[in-house]
Amino acid sequence: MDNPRQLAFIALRWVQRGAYADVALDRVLRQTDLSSVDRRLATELVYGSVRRQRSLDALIDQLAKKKAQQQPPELRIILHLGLYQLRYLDHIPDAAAVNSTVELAKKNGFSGLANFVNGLLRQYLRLATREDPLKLPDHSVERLGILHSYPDWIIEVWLKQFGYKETEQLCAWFNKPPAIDLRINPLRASVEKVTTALQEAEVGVTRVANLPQALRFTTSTGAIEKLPGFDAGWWTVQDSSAQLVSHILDPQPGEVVIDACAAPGGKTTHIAELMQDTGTIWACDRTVSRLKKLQQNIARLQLKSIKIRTGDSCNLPQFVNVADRVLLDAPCSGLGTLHRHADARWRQTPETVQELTVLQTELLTHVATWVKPGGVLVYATCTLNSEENEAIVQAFLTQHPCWRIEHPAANSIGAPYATSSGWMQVLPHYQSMDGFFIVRLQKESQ
Ligand SMILES: C[S@@+](CC[C@H](N)C(=O)[O-])C[C@H]1O[C@@H](n2cnc3c(N)ncnc32)[C@H](O)[C@@H]1O
Repeated sequence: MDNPRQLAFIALRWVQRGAYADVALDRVLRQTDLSSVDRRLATELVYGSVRRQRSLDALIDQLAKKKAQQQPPELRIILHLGLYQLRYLDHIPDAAAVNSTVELAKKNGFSGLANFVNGLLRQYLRLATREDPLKLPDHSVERLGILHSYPDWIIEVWLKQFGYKETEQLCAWFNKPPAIDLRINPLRASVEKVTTALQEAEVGVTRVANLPQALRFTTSTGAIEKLPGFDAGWWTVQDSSAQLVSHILDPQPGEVVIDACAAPGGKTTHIAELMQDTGTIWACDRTVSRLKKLQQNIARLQLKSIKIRTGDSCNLPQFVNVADRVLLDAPCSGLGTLHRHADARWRQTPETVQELTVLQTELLTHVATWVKPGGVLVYATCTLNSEENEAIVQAFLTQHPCWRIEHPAANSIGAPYATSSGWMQVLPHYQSMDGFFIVRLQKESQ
């Protein structure tokens, strides 16, 4: 394990065998003492090659006699790594990208194909002096899918909802590195105190418009857990749009609130902070490993009002008519957070979405029974897919006439994201936050 490209190659081999990209990368980085610059390069190469897989394969299809799918799988990874550097990394000189890729081929059993690798990469460079070597079809779905590296079905979902121009903007936005936001815990610190402590550690932050507890990093951070205030529970890493959700729920001190899909607790702990750690918050989830993370977060933030319930939120009848407010932050396809998970676009399929819509409907139908008359339910997802958002809510309202959508009030925190139907949608290419769908529903008082 001697250089970042070799490490990236090993991690990508794990990914090819089914590992999650972040898990594979973590596994190889843990066994090395690379400099931070080389770690960053290995990370960029792994996430970039995974994310840009479709564009890179299209280039191989066009430049080689054999299609990408027919290349030996490990050679395909090596070609991805070389082409990725040439096409997407400005800070690597072309000669270094070509030579290091040829070396990688020799080192990993492809000495006999070193000339092929060299020739393909040099052909790419030759063509690039005249035009983009990536040739695109006319059909808009495939065109966007190949150019920006997404599966056709995601492009189709977005074209239907947003049209061509905005779909292209979304595609480009999710190929950029994600911002990292903090949520300040007002029970332990203030925004000013955290800002000062971070600045003293030479880490830059800026306020996020309209979100009272949010800060966004403006410089690199190093290991987040080592930053001032982490151990003391002054703040939590949470994207701004996820912070929006608990504000829209608007929990009040002393209430009973149930978070139906709570783990790892980003929103549960926010709810507890907004309630000044009074009342009761039931944090339900069926995934034990994720609930362990919730427990760690509760301990670090020193919160006392959260009670954990492990189980299936489609079937917890003990909560019927118990809650002033319920949050359903539903499991979803995550099409609003594709920039955070390099492989997510390849893991979700129309079939997984179909399964999710069944689960989302079951969850919404059951957790709605937990709300007292006159109470509030917030349904949220971090996806940009109307089948998992608007369609779920519309079907629920049709079948449950005692529920209605509460439109966000003018000047309220949700107002900038409101649509004419009353639900809120955070669009990353406009608002520079993760994509989210949020709707606040109210149950009739009896
Ligand atoms: C979007 S994540 C929740 C994120 C969390 N609200 C936060 O802010 O940190 C969805 C969660 O739903 C949980 N889940 C999925 N199906 C469930 C079910 N039937 N009952 C309870 N939890 C479920 C998953 O384990 C996952 O933790």
